[in-house]
Amino acid sequence: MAKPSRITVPRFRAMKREGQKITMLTAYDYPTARLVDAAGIEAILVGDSLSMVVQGNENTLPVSMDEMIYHAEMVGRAVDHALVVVDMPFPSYHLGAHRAIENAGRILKETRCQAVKLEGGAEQAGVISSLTAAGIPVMAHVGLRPQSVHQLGGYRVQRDRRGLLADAQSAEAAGAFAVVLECIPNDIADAITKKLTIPTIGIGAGPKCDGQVLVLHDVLGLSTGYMPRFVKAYADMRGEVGRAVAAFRDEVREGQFPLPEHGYE
Ligand SMILES: Nc1nc(=O)c2c([nH]1)NC[C@@H]1CN(c3ccc(C(=O)N[C@@H](CCC(=O)O)C(=O)O)cc3)CN21
Ligand SMILES: CC(C)C(=O)C(=O)O
Ligand SMILES: [Mg+2]
Repeated sequence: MAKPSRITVPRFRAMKREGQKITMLTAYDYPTARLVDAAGIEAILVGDSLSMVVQGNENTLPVSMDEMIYHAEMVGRAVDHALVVVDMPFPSYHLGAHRAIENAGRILKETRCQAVKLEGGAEQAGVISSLTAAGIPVMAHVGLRPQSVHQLGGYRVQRDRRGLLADAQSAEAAGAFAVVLECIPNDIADAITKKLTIPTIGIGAGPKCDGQVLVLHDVLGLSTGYMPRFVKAYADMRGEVGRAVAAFRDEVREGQFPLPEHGYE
């Protein structure tokens, strides 16, 4: 059944007009999506970052359409209030509008999620308008586009002001309902945010964006390895998990767990 109390795409767009900041976090499974939704975050992204964060791949290229659907199903079951957006994986929208509609259509049919996100602006305008014409809400993603890591030569700040503005404006003109701005200088993100009527959701794009998105595992302090400058960890979950697991280990070894209250007569 549809979840009638969820934030809608028109409501999402209205938040910009009303000057309300939009918050978005990733979730890849049922328990984390429950937690994020209950905390009142407006939008949840089933990001293809799960390729790195959950699957342990070195970039976002390996994750498949079926794997994205599998995670989106879990998140779709969990969420009552947030708008749920699913990343289209590489190369599920690069083989023409027909294939893009087929794949985005699967996401909406099979997962209880409401919108898709794809990387690109001007060069994906045709696909964005085809999906929009099919009734599929599209969030665009410009700036650092991790699916193009080999072309960009790494995860680098993107500074082509004219190109970035053109990408964002093309996405809006093609019908995107929002756009992620990743890893671009604050002043460029500010200029784009002022020019567009659709919300900009920043990640490493400064405080002037209409909203902010981060990877949940980064926010929780669960991620391993190098953290980009734009990340802020609001908890130390790696430390917490380490302490809990070590406490279990020690108590079992020392005969302090289980106690009588944990067993049956
Ligand atoms: N856990 C996680 N968090 C993310 O934000 C994230 C992923 N994974 N996977 C997919 C992409 C990859 N992302 C990244 C990864 C690295 C940098 C990075 O190292 N940036 C440099 C910029 C250096 C420069 O050009 O000046 C930095 O030092 O912040 C940025 C974005 C963002 N996304
Ligand atoms: C970081 C966000 C914007 C993303 O695309 C992802 O999590 O895959
Ligand atoms: Mg992504």
